[in-house]
Amino acid sequence: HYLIGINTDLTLESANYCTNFSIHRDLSSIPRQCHRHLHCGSYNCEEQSFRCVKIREALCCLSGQHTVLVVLYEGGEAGKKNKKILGCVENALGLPEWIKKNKLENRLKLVVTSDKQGENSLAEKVLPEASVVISQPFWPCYLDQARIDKAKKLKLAITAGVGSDHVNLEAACKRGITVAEVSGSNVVSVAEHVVMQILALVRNFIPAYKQVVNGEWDIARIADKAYDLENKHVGTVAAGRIGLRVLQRLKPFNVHLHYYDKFRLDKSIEKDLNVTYHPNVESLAKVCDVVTINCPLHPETEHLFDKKMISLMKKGSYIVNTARGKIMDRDALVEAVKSNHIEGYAGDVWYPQPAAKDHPWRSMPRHAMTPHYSGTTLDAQARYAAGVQEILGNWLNNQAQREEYLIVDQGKVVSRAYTEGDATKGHASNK
Ligand SMILES: NC(=O)c1ccc[n+]([C@@H]2O[C@H](COP(=O)([O-])OP(=O)(O)OC[C@H]3O[C@@H](n4cnc5c(N)ncnc54)[C@H](O)[C@@H]3O)[C@@H](O)[C@H]2O)c1
Repeated sequence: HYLIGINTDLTLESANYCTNFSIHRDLSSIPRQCHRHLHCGSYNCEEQSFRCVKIREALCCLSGQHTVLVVLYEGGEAGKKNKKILGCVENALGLPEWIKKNKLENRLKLVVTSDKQGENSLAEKVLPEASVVISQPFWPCYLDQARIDKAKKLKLAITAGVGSDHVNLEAACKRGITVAEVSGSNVVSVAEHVVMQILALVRNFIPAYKQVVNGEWDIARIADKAYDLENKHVGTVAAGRIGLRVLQRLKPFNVHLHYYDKFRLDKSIEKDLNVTYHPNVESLAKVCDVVTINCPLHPETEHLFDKKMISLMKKGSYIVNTARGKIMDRDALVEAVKSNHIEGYAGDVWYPQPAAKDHPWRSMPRHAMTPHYSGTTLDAQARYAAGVQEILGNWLNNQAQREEYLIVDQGKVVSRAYTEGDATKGHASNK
């Protein structure tokens, strides 16, 4: 990029805002592309009247100002009132304040929006000029092949949270786009939600609560399906940051713990938790009263819980899935719940998101679903907003990212939790 000006003092002063610098004494020597840009946007060459602010704006464009597309959910009244809801459009992950504090106004142009659906959305319109896209699993901007093809300048996709399946990782590898997330930022938040939802299902909490609200008092109808968790067999598919925390939190409930993961836990951890390792998901599914799913969504796990896998589960068992909606076969689950093979289902993840108003999980029997919020408690938001700022700052200053934050780097999937591939297909449909 070149800074082009005539008044030397001002040009030199403005050089602070630029990476490369060259002085031209007449218009004809200015490269055509830059000439057009400056002429339309910033100064009147013939009068040599420079307006500093305007010029700075134009220079920013020429000197490598990056457009950062930030796709977040609407905060509404709550977002306006509560500045700690950092993950909403109104508070924009604290990025405007961070930019101001670090004097980055001339280097970063933020476009913050919740408008992400379809070709006419603001997100899609801004994509061609975006160097960075920041999105979040709660309101994901799906970066599929077509969008990545459009985003010619895209260098970095940041997940404000954990879980980068909304990016086509295969396409990101091919295009050399770095994919980073704030690993660990909300893992306690999710683990707590999992324990809450396991208890809600096993103890039949939701129908009991509904009775109170409806002015009813029918103990037998609730007790009919209420159990203690103690002595039940509870297994997690994956024992990464979240899965392990779930196991740790469940230990004091005196349950029989099980897990399957591609990578086995240390023997000392297994011993401490008294947890049984299974060599595959099938083996775990057959023996557990409760299965909780805590693996990422990638080609290996997409629709992992299909009709066949669900049929292997014990009759009357429960599933809690806070990992990703697409790990389940949507309709196979509904069928299994309706036929009473699965006693209850809970979680907070859907596909695509936001979930359609008529998504069948909303109305299926015996569920305890929530919208996707387990990983976006106020505590978690503070952590992932700080993480996003750190990743963006490192990228801007050409500094290395924390290793654990990187999912795709230099054309490769570098996180062992993912495989190269695409899990974004069908996001525009209702499945
Ligand atoms: N609901 C939410 O708000 C929320 C928040 C955070 C994370 N999540 C989801 O939870 C997932 C896990 O998060 P984490 O922090 O524990 O990640 P992590 O990287 O610490 O752990 C993931 C684990 O999954 C295992 N795994 C990967 N593929 C597997 C497979 N095919 N079979 C079995 N195990 C496999 C990995 O070996 C790893 O141990 C995220 O990827 C995300 O999808 C949801």
